[in-house]
Amino acid sequence: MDSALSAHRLVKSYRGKRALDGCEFAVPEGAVTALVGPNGAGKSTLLALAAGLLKPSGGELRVFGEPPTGRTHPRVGYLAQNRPLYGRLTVAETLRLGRAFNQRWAQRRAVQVLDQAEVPLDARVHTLSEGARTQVGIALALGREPDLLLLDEPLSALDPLARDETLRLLMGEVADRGMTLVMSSHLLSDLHDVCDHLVLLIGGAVRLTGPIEDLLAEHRVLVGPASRAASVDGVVQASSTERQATLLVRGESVPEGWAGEQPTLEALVLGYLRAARAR
Ligand SMILES: Nc1ncnc2c1ncn2[C@@H]1O[C@H](COP(=O)(O)OP(=O)(O)OP(=O)(O)O)[C@@H](O)[C@H]1O
Repeated sequence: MDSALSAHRLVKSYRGKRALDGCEFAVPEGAVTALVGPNGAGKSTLLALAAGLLKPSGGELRVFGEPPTGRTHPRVGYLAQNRPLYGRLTVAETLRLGRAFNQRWAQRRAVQVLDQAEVPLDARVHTLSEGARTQVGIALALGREPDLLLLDEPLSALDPLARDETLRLLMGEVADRGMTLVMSSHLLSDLHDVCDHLVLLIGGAVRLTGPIEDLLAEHRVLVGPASRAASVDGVVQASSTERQATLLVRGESVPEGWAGEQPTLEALVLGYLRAARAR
């Protein structure tokens, strides 16, 4: 399958300090990718590079096989974390701007998003809640009918119902149009149900990536005697009480005397995050 987004030895530095340091990954077309990692890991930087708003300092990033040109690719939609919108415009005027600036524009789709979220078209943007501003940003991004949609923490300001509805709407775009979706988020439990791909960034490097099903199948959470924890191979992260150890291991085998099961996405990511913090 072709990649919608791929990176090879990708580096981005700000004033000599590396925010991304040799990233390698590929997101297949039509995938729904969770971009996760701790604060400052480089998620926003990666999305801004993919959107063409920043230039790599080294290595390569490709969007549908081509390096970004410094402008947002016509097939790409992007919603930045700070939701840049003109506060004094109404929502309807904001959509008009969207239509004016984009050759491809699906007004009905954009309005549908806002109707569903009950965002009034005549409201001025600065009067909206953060959640409603996010919905306006998503409507603007989907109005472009992007083949690749990059969303930087789209769920963070939304209440649980709005989160659920937004995810359903995005999944609809993926199912109906084959759109590729890459979204950064800290909300691992929300991502589990909708994402099929993972890019885990830690300290500017990709620590784990691939289809989520494969990654889960390649790991085990083992529970067993703390006294024998040192003899287990492939340990990613360990925690233990005096008698019992809980290990996240890379590998499918379960040693004798241990109970083992596949991790959840949350347990997998938390294990890698804890391991990185302990280093
Ligand atoms: N414009 C900038 N100038 C200088 N340093 C920057 C700039 N933008 C980001 N950084 C630094 O680059 C690193 C990565 O930041 P980035 O915002 O990409 O991380 P993030 O994973 O999106 O974090 P968060 O989860 O907190 O949003 C951080 O150390 C940050 O301080």
